[in-house]
Amino acid sequence: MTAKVISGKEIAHQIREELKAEVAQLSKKGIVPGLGVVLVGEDPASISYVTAKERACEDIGIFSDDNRLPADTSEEELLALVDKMNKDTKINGILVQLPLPDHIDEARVLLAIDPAKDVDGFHPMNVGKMVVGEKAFLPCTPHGVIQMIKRAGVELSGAEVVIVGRSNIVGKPLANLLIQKSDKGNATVTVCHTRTKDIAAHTRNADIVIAAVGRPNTITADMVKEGACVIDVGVNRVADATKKKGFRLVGDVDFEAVSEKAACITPVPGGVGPMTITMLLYNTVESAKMANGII
Ligand SMILES: Nc1nc2c(c(=O)[nH]1)N[C@@H](CN(C=O)c1ccc(C(=O)N[C@@H](CCC(=O)O)C(=O)O)cc1)CN2
Repeated sequence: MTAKVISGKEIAHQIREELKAEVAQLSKKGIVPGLGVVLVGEDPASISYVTAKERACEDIGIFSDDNRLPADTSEEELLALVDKMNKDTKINGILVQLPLPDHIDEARVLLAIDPAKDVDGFHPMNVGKMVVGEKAFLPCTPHGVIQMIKRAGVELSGAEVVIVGRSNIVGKPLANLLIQKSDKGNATVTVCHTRTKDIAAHTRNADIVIAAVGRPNTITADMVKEGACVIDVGVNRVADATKKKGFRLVGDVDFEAVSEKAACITPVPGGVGPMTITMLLYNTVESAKMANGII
């Protein structure tokens, strides 16, 4: 079997076109969705993600307020900026790019964001609402993964899903969404992590395997059932002297070998990454509609 490649780039493009049309309609009512963007420090990957998010905003007509702060910015300075954005009516969503430098308490900063502007879906209020199945901003990567699975026509209801990785921004929220009694869930979910005794024993039984570990080749062909759907959330930089930048991007899955066995698979780059950015745009547009009493 050679897997069908699920292109996050294409699905993201479709959703962005839908959002662009929606933003054009909003602008006729004088509404321009605004995203406040905060990047602390100069981590090259974070710079590239934030730049991509701002370009995507511009492309569909969302106004973005760019704040690039030095790595030695204090927690108090960052909290003051968040507070200013909370009060700014032009800003519907606040994005604080993670990770933050070690001297800043990430949890304290996320807690300071107005839950009504928490378009990353990381505020404990939104996390709690998501867990109990109430309407909330959904975290962008998990939401993007679910959109990809659904738009690729893969059945979630009743599926055995194995997530490898238990991070707060991917593994845990994804598991919660997938078990919800809703069209985004109804799956049977197992979460594997570093202390799981035999990860392969779980993944081999899975209809859908989701890898979110941050280590290349974590999922090999022998770990995947024939005909499974494999979603790769990892984005890893691997040294490659033949590339201009000196590295290439790979996921957590051995793409070539797993493609021979799976029914469908997501690539890296061009898979989950573009969906993460797209769902941030989606949440920002939703927030602008809510702020203006449209939904
Ligand atoms: N505040 C947040 N911080 C972080 C989040 C998040 O959702 N909110 N997620 C990750 C990183 N991330 C988003 O910020 C992210 C990761 C990857 C991509 C992406 O488009 N990847 C491309 C390749 C990009 C490249 O060339 O480097 C791809 O996979 O095709 C976008 C966003 C941590 N922090």
